[in-house]
Amino acid sequence: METFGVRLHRAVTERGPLCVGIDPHPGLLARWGLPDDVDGLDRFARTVVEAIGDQVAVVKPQSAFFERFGARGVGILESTIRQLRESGALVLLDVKRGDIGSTVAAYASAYLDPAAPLYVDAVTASPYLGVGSLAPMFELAATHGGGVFVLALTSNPEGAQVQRAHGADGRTVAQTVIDEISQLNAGAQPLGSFGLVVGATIGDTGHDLSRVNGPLLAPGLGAQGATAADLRTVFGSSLPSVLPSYSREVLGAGPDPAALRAAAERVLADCRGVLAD
Ligand SMILES: O=C(O)c1cc(=O)[nH]c(=O)n1[C@@H]1O[C@H](COP(=O)(O)O)[C@@H](O)[C@H]1O
Repeated sequence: METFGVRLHRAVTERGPLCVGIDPHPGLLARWGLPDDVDGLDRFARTVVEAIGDQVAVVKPQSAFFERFGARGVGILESTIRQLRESGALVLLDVKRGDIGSTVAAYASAYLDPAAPLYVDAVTASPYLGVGSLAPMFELAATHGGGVFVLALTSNPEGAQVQRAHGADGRTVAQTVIDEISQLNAGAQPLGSFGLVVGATIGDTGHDLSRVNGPLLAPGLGAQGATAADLRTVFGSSLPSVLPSYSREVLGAGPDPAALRAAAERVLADCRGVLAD
């Protein structure tokens, strides 16, 4: 069985380092001329998959925008995931789960068990009930070749209050998260399966990402104000592990599939220029 790290490394080599989010905001549905209902959601998601599913390495549906419509919305999330897998993109489901360990085990089986209806290649997870509470996710991911992207330094300004607080040993909370995930990835070749989320908006915070040996998902580009050039400041020598992530910046080009593809190509070119430095 191939690990997520191996599969991600291959996808990025073949398609380039880019993650595009599917975030069907009500405002985007309106701009695309779609109703703010389940049919609009379905058409939006299908259009994105058909436009870029065979082009980008990773696609990240944001679960919240599907859950908004209840069971039928989650049904569309299921079919979106299936279509994405058929198109060859890796699916990173953005659900930011985190809880006590016994409940995390249930979340793990919801997303990382190949028999589950919402089975995906990787999920986002919140470590702020303690990184150790996510162990059942790490274990199931390792068993089935899945991945987990753990929030470290998020792109929103409110995150700093918690994430950059200092613990008794002098490290920030975020640095302890980074160090624990680094341990999980130790020795993995060519890349570990456990990623971190580090916002492109945060500037130079002095955190040490040099031992992560896993993917660094960088949201906050485009709509939240960060530019590809900011990746250099945030990631420094860790740039080769960065997976830039855009949602509204690309989605705003729709609904024309050719325009969506062109937008994805444009942001990938912007990022390649920086990541190749
Ligand atoms: O885990 C994430 O993807 C994430 C982490 C973070 O720190 N900041 C962040 O914006 N995100 C998600 O990334 C997407 C950003 O969307 P845009 O701002 O439209 O590119 C949203 O789905 C957010 O929930």
